[in-house]
Amino acid sequence: MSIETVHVDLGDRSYDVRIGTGLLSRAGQEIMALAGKRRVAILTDETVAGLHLAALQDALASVGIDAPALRLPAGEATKCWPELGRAVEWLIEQRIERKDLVIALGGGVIGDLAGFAAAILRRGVRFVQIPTTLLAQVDSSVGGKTGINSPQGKNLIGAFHQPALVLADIGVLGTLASRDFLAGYGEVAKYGLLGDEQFFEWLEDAGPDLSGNPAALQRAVRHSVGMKAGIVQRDETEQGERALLNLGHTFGHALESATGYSQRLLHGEGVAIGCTLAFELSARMGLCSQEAPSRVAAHFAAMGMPSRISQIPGQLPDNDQLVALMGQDKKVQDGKLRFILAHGIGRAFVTDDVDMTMLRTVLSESRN
Ligand SMILES: NC(=O)c1ccc[n+]([C@@H]2O[C@H](COP(=O)([O-])OP(=O)(O)OC[C@H]3O[C@@H](n4cnc5c(N)ncnc54)[C@H](O)[C@@H]3O)[C@@H](O)[C@H]2O)c1
Ligand SMILES: O=C(O)C(=O)C[C@@H](O)[C@H](O)[C@H](O)COP(=O)(O)O
Ligand SMILES: [Zn+2]
Repeated sequence: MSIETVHVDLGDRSYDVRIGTGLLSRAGQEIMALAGKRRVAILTDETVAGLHLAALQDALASVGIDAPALRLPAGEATKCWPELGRAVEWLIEQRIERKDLVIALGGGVIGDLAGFAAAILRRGVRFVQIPTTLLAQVDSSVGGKTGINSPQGKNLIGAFHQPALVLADIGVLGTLASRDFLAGYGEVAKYGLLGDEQFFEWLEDAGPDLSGNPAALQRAVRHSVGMKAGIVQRDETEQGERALLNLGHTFGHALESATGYSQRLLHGEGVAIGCTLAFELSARMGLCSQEAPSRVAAHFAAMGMPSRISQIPGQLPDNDQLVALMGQDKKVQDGKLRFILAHGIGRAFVTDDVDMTMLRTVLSESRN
């Protein structure tokens, strides 16, 4: 498969998302074309470092760039103040200047943290995303949402800071654990559910074999990035349409907070459960047919993914506490929850007109 490019057109914050196999070993040329021979520092996690850091450093060395790396612990708990502080102070020690480059080599955790570090370092330095998970390739590396979690809620501390370039090497997904691949698939399915029924239909067919089919995988990444780029171009800072990308997240983020940002529930798993709940709520409110949530749940089951709260291991807070956690969602306006609901598959919309009794019923049903 050839390398494809999706251009994200945001005026002076525009950038290319390059998608294909072999991009990691081409990173030197890609970065020289972007910035010339600049100082470069890499933020990554310990797992990704063991698998892919040497290839990136070799590629940079081949064009004469020596790039030191800081390895952070792998996992969601890394999106926190102490690790952010460590990363920023290390970048200062490396004397990274505004026109230099910070590279995020890793999944969404590293991308979000490194992007935020780049946003606040010297009030903003350039950064390049080299996403190594399916989730990061289809979603987190594009669009400029960066940040860390707080105990009160997901991504509550952050900034919009667009990358200068995204290099999505499909080949690196081959080393992903199956659970991490599937978590990323939660965000892939989200695109179909929020705005493209045909894409969802294609996923119903192609999804179960996606990890073993590089051509289909590249198509899924390319299509997802194309949809996200379109939405971000029209609404960079989430004043309206961009909230559609939050389908499933009001539920998912509350469940991630409730499980302590741990391995009990990965972000993409929370999105899959949350998308199913959003369709269940839509059906219960008479906004779509009952066939829609059944189809969503059936697809996640066919993928071997969770779609119900009861599939999360361990104890969870009660419904009131979950609804209270939802109250920290960034979409809340004047203290009122806003949800992404749907008139059908591919037909999502934003609303604050939600029946709270039905919301609790849907939560209770999903627990059983
Ligand atoms: N900024 C955004 O727009 C946006 C969008 C979606 C999700 N997110 C955020 O992304 C995060 C989740 O990202 P994630 O699912 O990539 O998690 P992650 O970064 O924790 O990566 C998942 C696991 O895969 C490992 N890994 C990464 N690449 C690998 C590879 N190629 N081979 C083997 N192992 C590899 C990591 O070490 C980690 O253990 C959440 O914090 C979520 O909030 C942000
Ligand atoms: O890019 C966006 O916009 C998204 O909402 C993408 C989501 O998949 C992602 O998880 C995002 O970080 C959630 O945004 P938040 O504003 O609710 O933190
Ligand atoms: Zn997400």
